[in-house]
Amino acid sequence: METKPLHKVPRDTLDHLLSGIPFFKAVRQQDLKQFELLLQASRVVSYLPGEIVLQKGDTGNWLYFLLKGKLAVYVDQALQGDLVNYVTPGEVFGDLAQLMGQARTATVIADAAAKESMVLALDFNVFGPLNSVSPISRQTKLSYYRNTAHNLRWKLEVYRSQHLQHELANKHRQIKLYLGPKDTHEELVSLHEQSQALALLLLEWNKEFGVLSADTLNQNQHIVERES
Ligand SMILES: Nc1ncnc2c1ncn2[C@@H]1O[C@@H]2COP(=O)(O)O[C@H]2[C@H]1O
Repeated sequence: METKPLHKVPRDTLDHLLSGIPFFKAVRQQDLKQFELLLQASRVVSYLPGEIVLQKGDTGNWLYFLLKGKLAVYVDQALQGDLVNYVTPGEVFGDLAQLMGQARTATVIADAAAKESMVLALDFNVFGPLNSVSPISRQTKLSYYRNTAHNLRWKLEVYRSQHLQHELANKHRQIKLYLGPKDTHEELVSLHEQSQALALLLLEWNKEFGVLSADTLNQNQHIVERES
């Protein structure tokens, strides 16, 4: 693992990498000062294959964006079969602990498929309470939570499409979208609540996958025992 302060990364390279991250792209278009403020609270970290980026159960206030490479998400590192997802460039991760006010919900490991994985880590403390508008503006927070709610819905849609008959499959569709006045505190509160409800559902899926993979491992173990 190698940590670099942002001023050590050539600005062109950084701008190019950040243009692939929807949240940073939106803030940059909206308000250059806010974009710079976010960068001041950020650093770049590189990982070699197999290195642990986040450990389930740890606490931390960093929010991450994958700049390049590939990461694997495991619900319990003790069980090697419990991969629940991959993180690909442009995606945010490490968002659930902050959203739910709890410890890291999963272990995230740099995948062997990438030579090097590079992340931007943003200190989420800079956001302050949801209702504060300085130093981070409401508009920036709206961009963040719009993006978060959208990403979570998307992940849940993918799980739905893979497990149409599962009892969790349609639950996220029951979480209502916000239809009131745009760009308001009301919208921000709604997006935050939607994100929390969606995150809870994702964690329910994770539990299911943990059980499923434990069952698969147990079954495999029985087969191995029977055959030996
Ligand atoms: N099912 C999942 N799919 C993709 N990412 C996940 C999944 N479960 C957990 N994560 C990510 O793994 C991260 C571990 O730290 P956090 O709980 O802060 O935030 C978590 C999410 O960003």
